[in-house]
Amino acid sequence: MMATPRILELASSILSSVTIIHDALVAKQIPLPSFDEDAPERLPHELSDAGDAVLDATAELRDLLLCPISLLHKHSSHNSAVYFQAISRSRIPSLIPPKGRISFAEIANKTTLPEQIITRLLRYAMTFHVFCEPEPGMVAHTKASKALLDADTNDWLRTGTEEMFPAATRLLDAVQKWPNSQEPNETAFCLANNTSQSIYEVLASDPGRAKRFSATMRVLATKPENDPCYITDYYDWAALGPNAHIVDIGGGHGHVSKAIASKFPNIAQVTVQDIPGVVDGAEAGVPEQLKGRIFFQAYDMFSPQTVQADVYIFRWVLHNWPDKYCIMALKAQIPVLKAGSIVLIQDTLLPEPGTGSRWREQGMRSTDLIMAVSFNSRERTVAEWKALLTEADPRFAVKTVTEPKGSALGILVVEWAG
Ligand SMILES: C[S@@+](CC[C@H](N)C(=O)[O-])C[C@H]1O[C@@H](n2cnc3c(N)ncnc32)[C@H](O)[C@@H]1O
Repeated sequence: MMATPRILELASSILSSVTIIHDALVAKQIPLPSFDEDAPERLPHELSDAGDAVLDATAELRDLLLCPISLLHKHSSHNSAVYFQAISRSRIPSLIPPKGRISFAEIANKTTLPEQIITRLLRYAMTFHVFCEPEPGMVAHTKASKALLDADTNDWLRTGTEEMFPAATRLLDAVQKWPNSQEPNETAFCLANNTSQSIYEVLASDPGRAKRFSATMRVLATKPENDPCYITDYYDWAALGPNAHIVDIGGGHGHVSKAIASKFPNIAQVTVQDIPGVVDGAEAGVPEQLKGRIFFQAYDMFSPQTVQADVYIFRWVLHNWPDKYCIMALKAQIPVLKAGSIVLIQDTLLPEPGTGSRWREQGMRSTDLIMAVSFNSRERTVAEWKALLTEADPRFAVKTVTEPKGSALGILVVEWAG
């Protein structure tokens, strides 16, 4: 029997998955996907498999139908960064009232950019469903442009276009100048900024850029796939027993620690450790009901740990660091570890190529390159995490690896076998 041609296989997969999505949304009386500015932003969690199947199959079908030059052009265009830069730098979304419309000429007036270039940039954006032109010469929101009304989301886009885009253009120069460097001050970002300081130092010395970067982190942290529910629900905190003590290294303002402490009364104490500028004054943000259980401490994770605890969390911290520094941070914990102490790493687990949803893998590989450009760091596969831990010390024994469905981050539970 002749195999079904790939394009028909893809079309059939699209139809069956779209039917699943349609029927479930209709049954739950949830509006069907649309670009309308008030349309729901995402599919319900339980439809994520069907959503992934459609996104992967439609992308493959589109790429199959493009000629090679068109395919290369589509995926290599720098123009997207330019129009997003214009949109976010001039805060164009905030000029358009929700449910309203405004002319290209008025936008030009308010941004002081020429009308002809505004019109060309926005009409290009509209081909990606960012803004729409409901009548000739008038601009209105779609759900994507409306998301940029949120100041943090606009700052996230600005960080991408003003910081990451120029830095990315220097990646090849950086790896040629400093082959295989493991130093955060020998990066493409450093070349783009003509500095020998790391991204951390550069941002710390410029309040405007630092504020934008913090907003970016807030946008990423509040995405559902980064919700703290995955760390509360996929590790057995209750099994630690009464009077448990956990340390959250690089825990920022403690949003993850707060989620764990709220849910598990057996956790008597959480120490959130981070660099001084982050933890200073953070205790003021501890809710009344958690006071006396959550404490903040200035701690540089490359220096010896001094706090005795049952679990040491590194959540979304180590992927910012090259192997050499991750090994230093892990070794720094050893002085306080006892047999059975747990180091819990919640971080990206890069899939082996082609083993999962392609659009999700593409997102992770894109972040992996951002890590290279900004920090000389990387996203890691499970095998790479294991190798890193063994290199730090063979007594770091990986007990379990969990990849909760819907979570962007996996969980490695590492037991100290010392
Ligand atoms: C991507 S954020 C993750 C924050 C938090 N763990 C979370 O899951 O949202 C990385 C954190 O590592 C902290 N950090 C960076 N260098 C550090 C160091 N040398 N010692 C301790 N924390 C550090 C940063 O200040 C920041 O809060």
